[in-house]
Amino acid sequence: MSNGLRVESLTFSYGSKKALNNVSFDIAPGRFAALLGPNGAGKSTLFGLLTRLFTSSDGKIYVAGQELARNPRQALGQMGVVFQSQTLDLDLTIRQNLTYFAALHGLSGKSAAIRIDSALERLGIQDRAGEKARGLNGGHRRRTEIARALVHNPKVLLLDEATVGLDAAARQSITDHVHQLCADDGLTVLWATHLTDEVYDSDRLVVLHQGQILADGECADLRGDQTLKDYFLAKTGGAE
Ligand SMILES: Nc1ncnc2c1ncn2[C@@H]1O[C@H](COP(=O)(O)OP(=O)(O)OP(=O)(O)O)[C@@H](O)[C@H]1O
Repeated sequence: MSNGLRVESLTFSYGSKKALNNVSFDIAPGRFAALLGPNGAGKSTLFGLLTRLFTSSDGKIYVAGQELARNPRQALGQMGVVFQSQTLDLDLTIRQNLTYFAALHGLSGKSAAIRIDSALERLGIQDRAGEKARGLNGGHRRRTEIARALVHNPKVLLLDEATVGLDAAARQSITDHVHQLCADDGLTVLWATHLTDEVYDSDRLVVLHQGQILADGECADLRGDQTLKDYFLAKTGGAE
């Protein structure tokens, strides 16, 4: 059993609308996988199932070797999540936001402080720890959310359109940073996006369209001589 992130034959419908149709992939530990899909592809639905916001009896999910439906606590304990919408308390400092989250994971005192310092350092924001989130720009708020998602030392990190609303420089910086976390710390990453410039040639690329996986492999191999944008547009029939 893979210790990364494995999805087996996952199907989910909203009433009669099938949002995911027999989706399977297996991301090896320490790999950065980009889940690339146009609007409506099913990315948020997949994230909802991965985080147990809702469930499906049709298919299986394994997080770091733990089956989500059977062992939800263990599986979710190995997972860090950065949601599309901002979820910081703006009236708390960066450190307070992380301390609160650490407590939710049963971490407090010195061990929490050590984990928090390490997460802040990994995201390069340790010198801002005492500042209120409200005063931070969008890029630093996102870094704070990523640091928070790492406080409990998860093996798998999920990010749903993590760069939404950021300017080009912050977008590039966050994308680079998460790739680096993967390379340095052996974190398994699932990065959902509809933006092809956030996917590197060495990434695992999973293309999702209308609830189905259209392609799965190393980005460089899949795109061949085409730009990724042209490849993606051709695969999805022009939907971006
Ligand atoms: N609550 C719902 N009820 C009915 N259909 C839904 C619901 N939520 C999503 N859908 C449909 O399911 C499909 C997948 O939607 P989903 O939000 O997962 O896609 P997405 O790739 O995350 O797109 P976006 O980036 O626009 O959020 C779409 O056709 C969408 O219209």
